[in-house]
Amino acid sequence: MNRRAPLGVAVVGAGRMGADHVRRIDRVIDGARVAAVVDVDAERAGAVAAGVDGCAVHTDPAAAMAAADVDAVIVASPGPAHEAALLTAFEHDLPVLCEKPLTPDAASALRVMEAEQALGHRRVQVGFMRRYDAEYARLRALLSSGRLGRPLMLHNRHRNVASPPFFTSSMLISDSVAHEVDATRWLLGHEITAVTVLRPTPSSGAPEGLRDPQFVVLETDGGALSDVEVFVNCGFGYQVQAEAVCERGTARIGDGHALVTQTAGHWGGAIAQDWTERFDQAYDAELRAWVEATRRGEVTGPGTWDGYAAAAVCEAGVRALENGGRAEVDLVEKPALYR
Ligand SMILES: NC(=O)c1ccc[n+]([C@@H]2O[C@H](COP(=O)([O-])OP(=O)(O)OC[C@H]3O[C@@H](n4cnc5c(N)ncnc54)[C@H](O)[C@@H]3O)[C@@H](O)[C@H]2O)c1
Ligand SMILES: O[C@H]1[C@H](O)[C@@H](O)[C@H](O)[C@@H](O)[C@H]1O
Repeated sequence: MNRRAPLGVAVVGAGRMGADHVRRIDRVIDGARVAAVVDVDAERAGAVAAGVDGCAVHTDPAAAMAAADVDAVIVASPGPAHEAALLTAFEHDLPVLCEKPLTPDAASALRVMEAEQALGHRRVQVGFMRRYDAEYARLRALLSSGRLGRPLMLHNRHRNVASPPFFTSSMLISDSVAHEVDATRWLLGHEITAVTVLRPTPSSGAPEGLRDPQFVVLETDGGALSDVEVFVNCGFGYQVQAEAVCERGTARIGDGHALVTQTAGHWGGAIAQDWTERFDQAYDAELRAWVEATRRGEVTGPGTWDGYAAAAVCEAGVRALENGGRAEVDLVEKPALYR
């Protein structure tokens, strides 16, 4: 890679997230260009690449990654396709920003982690973008400062307007609560040791057979508890909130009080409708940090260990969901590459 030239990025998966990342690299972020768009659906890849100067279109990730002008990869295909894309990127020793989840289960995440260790250096940043959100960053700084004393509990709410048609009951955990799993680990600096899932009677607004909402309790090795209400068919908005309860006070983010209006008998503000709106600033910051680190030859941000730990916690969560109770998390020892 020529460190003076813009980073040539291949974007694998041209759906909602992939198309948004293409736009961001093309129009928002300095220091990178979209060298290729890849999608199994050639028409979709072509439509997303249209208007991006000098951008190749592929249906096979391996062909894109073999191209001379590709220096790095963004993986934005569905979770089950991530392992193959990551292993191909490793064959070319390419840095990767991989959307969450790293992979959908612990065994495949472990295989990815072993393959990265075989390379001998870190290559992967996982797309846990909440770490780049200004409100989450402020909460973490406050907790780390010790001003409020030791965190005892985190209360999280994760609401989506509606789930996509392919969403299953276990995806409320592996696809949605995966964010709170990472946020809990990052905010508290603890590993999660056990997961309990409680299942209220499903909302009549949820698709037939979907266990929505769910209430998840995460136990940590530091003794703090983190609970998550996940409700992916709430119908009214995209809400991500967190409140930390500490020994000497509490701190809360996600109330969306940026603009409050009062008019003709009404008081209130607008509620974001999806993640592209709520986390727009976070995605910009995430991509900018990844491009800058990659150009310096470094990997920063959440990595393969974090992706693996989240996958292992979510796998325990899915076991707890199926059995209607509590499951312990089984983590391998942290390899030296990630310490
Ligand atoms: N960080 C976030 O907040 C956030 C938000 C939404 C989605 N995501 C993640 O981003 C990823 C993509 O989600 P999405 O909502 O954009 O999905 P999507 O269904 O809109 O798009 C996925 C695209 O990948 C393509 N695809 C499928 N298999 C492929 C393969 N093997 N190689 C290349 N392309 C392939 C599909 O044709 C489709 O165009 C998922 O991992 C998801 O969890 C993250
Ligand atoms: O893939 C999406 C994405 O990760 C969103 O940030 C989350 O709110 C949704 O629940 C999930 O399905």
